[in-house]
Amino acid sequence: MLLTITDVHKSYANGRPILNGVSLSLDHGQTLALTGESGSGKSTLLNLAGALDIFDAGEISLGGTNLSTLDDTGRAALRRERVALVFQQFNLIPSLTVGQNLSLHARLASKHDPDWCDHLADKLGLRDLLDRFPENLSGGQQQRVAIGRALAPRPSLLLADEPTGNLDEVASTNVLDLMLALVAETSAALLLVTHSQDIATRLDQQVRLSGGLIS
Ligand SMILES: Nc1ncnc2c1ncn2[C@@H]1O[C@H](COP(=O)(O)OP(=O)(O)OP(=O)(O)O)[C@@H](O)[C@H]1O
Repeated sequence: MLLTITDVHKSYANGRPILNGVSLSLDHGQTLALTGESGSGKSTLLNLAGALDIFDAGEISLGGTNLSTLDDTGRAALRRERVALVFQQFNLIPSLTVGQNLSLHARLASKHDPDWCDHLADKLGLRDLLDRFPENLSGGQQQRVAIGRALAPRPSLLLADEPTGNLDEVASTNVLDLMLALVAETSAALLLVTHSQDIATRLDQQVRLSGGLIS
């Protein structure tokens, strides 16, 4: 199993419990949709799975590493090695071209592979956009760059938080199709937060967060 979350609890300072004993697991090549009402803790769980935050109790194992054993530096290294993120806001670097954005995370992780980046650019339909800047792209184009940037270092876990939340229906379908195809090609695991039941049903498994628990 790539990711195992077991009986995880999480509260923020002085707050009510957000996660109250959450368990789930995800293997290489599997895709899982996480749904739930606003404020139910979806992004919180995504952040814990990606070693972006710490939890109060329970256990999370990613690629055989028990996250509780890591300090800040260890978590940062694990994220660099294994995890990639795609957000609703595309979060491209405005001063870098599409090509530079595409290879940025792979370069930062010392994993830049020009052939793989070329392949991603082709698959994502970015070949003719490589010299443009993000402000000159549509939302769908920007999200395709963000997906390429995320997958360029060949992460084992892709975390996507409402990746199509800012896109119209056509762009949304296109971005989801491309993301699922590339995830399948790379055997990455995908944990995707969505409010859309239509999107959720495209993934292998669907779970819902409610009252701090998975159902
Ligand atoms: N850093 C934080 N400090 C304190 N409270 C937080 C923090 N982050 C999130 N929360 C609270 O935790 C709860 C769960 O937030 P979270 O963002 O995980 O929910 P969500 O299901 O992703 O919501 P949405 O669908 O609206 O994005 C909310 O009540 C939120 O206000």
